[in-house]
Amino acid sequence: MSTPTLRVAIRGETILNNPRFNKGTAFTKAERKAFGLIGKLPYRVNSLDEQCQRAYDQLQTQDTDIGKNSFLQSMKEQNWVLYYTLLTRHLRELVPIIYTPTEAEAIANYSHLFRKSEGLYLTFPDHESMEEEFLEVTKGRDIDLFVSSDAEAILGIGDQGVGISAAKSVIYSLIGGIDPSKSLAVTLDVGTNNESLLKDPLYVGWSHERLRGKEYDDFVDKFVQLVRKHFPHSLLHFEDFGVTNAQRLLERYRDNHAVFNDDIQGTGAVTLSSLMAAIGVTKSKLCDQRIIIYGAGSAGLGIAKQLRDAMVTMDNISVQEANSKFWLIDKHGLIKESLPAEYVRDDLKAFSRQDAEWEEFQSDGEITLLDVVKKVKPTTLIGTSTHAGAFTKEVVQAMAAECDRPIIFPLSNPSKLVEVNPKDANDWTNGKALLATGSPFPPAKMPNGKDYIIAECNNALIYPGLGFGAMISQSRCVSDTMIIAGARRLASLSPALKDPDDALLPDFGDAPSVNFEVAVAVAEQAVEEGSAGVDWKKEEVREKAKEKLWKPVYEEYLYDENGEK
Ligand SMILES: NC(=O)c1ccc[n+]([C@@H]2O[C@H](COP(=O)([O-])OP(=O)(O)OC[C@H]3O[C@@H](n4cnc5c(N)ncnc54)[C@H](O)[C@@H]3O)[C@@H](O)[C@H]2O)c1
Ligand SMILES: O=C(O)C[C@H](O)C(=O)O
Ligand SMILES: [Mn+2]
Repeated sequence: MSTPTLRVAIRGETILNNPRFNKGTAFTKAERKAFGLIGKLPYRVNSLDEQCQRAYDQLQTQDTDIGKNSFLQSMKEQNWVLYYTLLTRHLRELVPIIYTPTEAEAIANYSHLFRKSEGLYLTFPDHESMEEEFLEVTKGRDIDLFVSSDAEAILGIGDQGVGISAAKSVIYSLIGGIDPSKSLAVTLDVGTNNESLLKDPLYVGWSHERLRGKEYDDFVDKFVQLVRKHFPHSLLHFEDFGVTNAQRLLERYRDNHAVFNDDIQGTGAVTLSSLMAAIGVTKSKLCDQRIIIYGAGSAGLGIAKQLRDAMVTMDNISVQEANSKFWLIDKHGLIKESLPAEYVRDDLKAFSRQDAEWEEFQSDGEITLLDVVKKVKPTTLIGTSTHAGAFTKEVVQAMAAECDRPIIFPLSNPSKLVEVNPKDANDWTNGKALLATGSPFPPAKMPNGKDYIIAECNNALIYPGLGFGAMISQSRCVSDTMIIAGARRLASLSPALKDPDDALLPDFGDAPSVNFEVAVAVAEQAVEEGSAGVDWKKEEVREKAKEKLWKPVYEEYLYDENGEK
């Protein structure tokens, strides 16, 4: 295949300092001449393979994961093709370094590890000039994807002021095939309530208590309206917003723009896929499940709604009946009618249990996870609480006593916050539990000595595909039916369908091809239901999607002052 060519308008130091165009020692002799680089590079021209080898060797000299994370961050600032090629070639090894769980440590230390800014920072004290800042950074760019966060609920580590959107953007390109020059990470800095950040003289964000109420809403709205005005066909991704804002913002904008909340919808979708795979093993229906969700925040409620909606569409039961299959537990115990109003957000009410069912507990205060497990005899237990170790041996064994193959998904991230280590859940149930976790864990040993691979039920196994599918079909919205189509496609790729002792989800090493399948399903659904902005037939979607995939390759550059910059 011949090398694709690109006309580029920047030269000399400027091209060497631009990670989108920089090739370092891989600039050819002809390019060095045309772009004024002969004296700016050592003599030898390297291939991408040689550069990858050198970079990988350098990476191995770092002893800690956080050291490797910082090294890779610097590489991203230097050369995107090399960075994404290295990550692609060592995907299973390096995703946990640039993403969950190591990213949690990098974000918690953001101000101390900080070297170079990336993306767009919109900060409240500068809100009056927001449009200027926005246009300055997006000028001349064709942006398909905005990945935004106000960093109030980063993974399970809480309020971090500034953070996650860059890591989530990288995953879109690495796994979803989205051209990194067409996406933008946006930090919405509305202050922080994290005391240690507020006291830290090196904190790089706005050292101020977090905005709430109208000021917050107006600030976010100003940003969303800029996206809508200047990039009406883009996808707007929300990540790690606090529980009081996440659902509200999604509802507010989803009818008018393609917006997507990863913690609510991405997590709901990947959990639906995992559960579909698990019930394939237990040979039961979704609506036969009794599901406890421990931690009723953005992810917990997103999962409840996604599973509920899937029961309604796939098993043909009423919404009310589907709601009755869930027991949600939050900080103050089981969500039930008589719980004080301040503990039950409006959006949880549909899942609130009737007091009459729990009369025997009325006088004893809050109803604990163990109480609910003993009484309800759940088939499925999902953790999105950030409460490490909450699924104790007693809880897991009480569940296993009443259920042949307990489905247990401790999804809290990063690894140290997992509700139960999957190895323990496996041991305590004699290998009967069907397991999936949010962060990567090593395989557990089955009683027969075989490895049981722990599926990684992380939204990164689906959100890049959901996003890519919505983007290439230029969807006006990300509908529930598009998300269900993606989740069903992912479930259909479960290794457990062929071998019930195998993992519930495909291996993360296959995440790019898996997400491609998800994208095709999502775009096909968009075409079918008429929300696509492209004029494609359903049969054409796969080919078109393939053409749009971005891959890290060096193009041959021709100097042209009217070219790209
Ligand atoms: N695996 C994934 O793909 C995935 C996706 C999203 C979130 N998560 C993880 O789920 C966790 C929650 O994320 P979120 O975005 O929903 O946060 P959130 O703050 O919206 O929700 C957390 C909820 O847990 C509740 N909670 C806290 N302590 C509890 C306790 N001891 N018992 C019961 N409930 C308790 C909180 O009151 C809150 O409602 C995080 O650890 C996050 O990393 C995982
Ligand atoms: O970031 C992740 O690893 C998944 C998820 O979005 C989370 O908030 O935990
Ligand atoms: Mn998240």
